[in-house]
Order: sequence, then structure tokens, then C-alpha cells
Amino acid sequence: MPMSTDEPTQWQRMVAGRSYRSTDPELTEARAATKRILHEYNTTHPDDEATRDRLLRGLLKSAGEMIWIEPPFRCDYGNQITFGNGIFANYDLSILDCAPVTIGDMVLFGPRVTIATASHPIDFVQRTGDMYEYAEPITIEEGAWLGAHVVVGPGVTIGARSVIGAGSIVTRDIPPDVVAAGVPCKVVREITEQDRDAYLAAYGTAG
Ligand SMILES: CC(=O)SCCNC(=O)CCNC(=O)[C@H](O)C(C)(C)COP(=O)(O)OP(=O)(O)OC[C@H]1O[C@@H](n2cnc3c(N)ncnc32)[C@H](O)[C@@H]1OP(=O)(O)O
Repeated sequence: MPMSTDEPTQWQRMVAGRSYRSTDPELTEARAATKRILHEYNTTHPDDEATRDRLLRGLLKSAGEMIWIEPPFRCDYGNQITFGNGIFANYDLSILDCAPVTIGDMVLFGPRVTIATASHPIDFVQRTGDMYEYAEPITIEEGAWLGAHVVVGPGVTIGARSVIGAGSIVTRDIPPDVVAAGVPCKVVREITEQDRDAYLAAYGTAG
């Protein structure tokens, strides 16, 4: 029987949220190309902001204004990542962008945040023999702040302006305007105007 020519590629399966194999040659080469760009990014001179900005804009699907991603920064493909405006990421941001990753305006990342869209089957044979993998999109809405060492899992949305405590593992959606923390990450409380007053009382203004 003749082979069908309209079978989706592994890339098409991956971005459609279906099972795929990351060992596919097209995907392997795409990751290798990304690593070459990131190697250059991560070894720039600290003062060479212009080169880092150029490399980032060539790598990402889209990038707004005023983005500062401290090296080292790692991702799988780059062209699945959208950054809004005014984003700061501290050292060691890792994004497994096998599905779309959308970061809104004014999002802050503490050091060593991991955003993992990719996952594997729980079943051993599917995971190792079949080598199946799948990925689900992740969205971090505008103004969210993720503390150090936060891990965000496949399919999660973190709501606007919410704060995720250091070391949290986020496995479910987090609503807007809350402090959430822990393993697994749960809402601790809502953020209110009292937070502003309490901050000023404790630390004052920056002049
Ligand atoms: C962009 C950058 O580079 S950021 C620099 C890196 N800095 C960080 O990563 C620091 C991040 N900060 C935190 O994680 C802080 O703990 C915050 C912001 C979540 C604290 O928020 P607050 O609402 O002030 O929390 P508060 O200290 O009042 O604690 C509320 C409760 O949540 C718990 N909690 C707070 N943080 C965490 C956390 N990371 N993990 C688990 N539980 C936590 C507290 O133990 C407390 O529980 P309790 O009521 O049972 O005692």
C-alpha cells in the first residue's frame, strides 16, 4: 500500500498537543540550532546588551520592549515563546517550549525558574519503548512575579499580578491577584491594598 504523504510531521504533532518523539531529526536539529544561539547569548560580555537583545529577538516568536533576561538562559526552540513588554528574568531561566509559552507584560522571574510545557507518559513502555512525549501551553499573565526556583508544569496559567512563592511547584491554574505557594502550589491569600500600606510601614519608599 503506498505511504500517505499527508501524515503530520513530529513538529506538527508537537505543536498540536499530540504525542510526538523528540528524537525526530527535524526537532533534534531545531534544538541544536537554538543551543548555538543560546551559547552565544550566554557567553556575551556582561556589558554587551545590544548583542543579547539582537540574539533574543532573532530567537523568540515575539519580544516586546525592555526585556532583560540574565544569562544563562535556556530554552528548547525559542520560536514558541512570546514575551510582552518590561520583563525581567534573573539567572538560569529554563523554558521547555515544546508548546507555546506566553509571558505577559511586566512579569518578574526569580533565579532558577523552570517553565516546562513538555512531559512524558506515566506508563513505562509508552515513555521508554514508544518514546512518546507531549506538551501543553503555559501562560504567565501580566504583572505576575515568580520567586526563585519555581517550577511551572504543562498546561498551567498563572493569573495577572499574582505572586508565586519561592520553591513552589505549580501544577494547577492560579487565579489573578493572589499570593500562592508550596508544593503543590496553593492560594495562600488575596492581594489587597493593605499590602501596599504594610510594605510602606515596613520599608518606606525608595526616595
Ligand atoms: C525577580 C527576582 O529576582 S525575585 C528575587 C528572589 N526572591 C524570592 O524568590 C523571594 C520570593 N518571596 C517569597 O517566596 C515570599 O515568601 C512571599 C512573597 C511569597 C511572601 O508572601 P507573603 O504573603 O508576605 O507571605 P507570608 O510571609 O505572610 O506567609 C504567608 C504564608 O505563606 C507561607 N509561605 C510564604 N512563602 C512561601 C513559600 N515560598 N513556600 C511555601 N509557603 C510559603 C508562609 O509560611 C505563611 O504560612 P503560615 O500562614 O502557615 O505561617
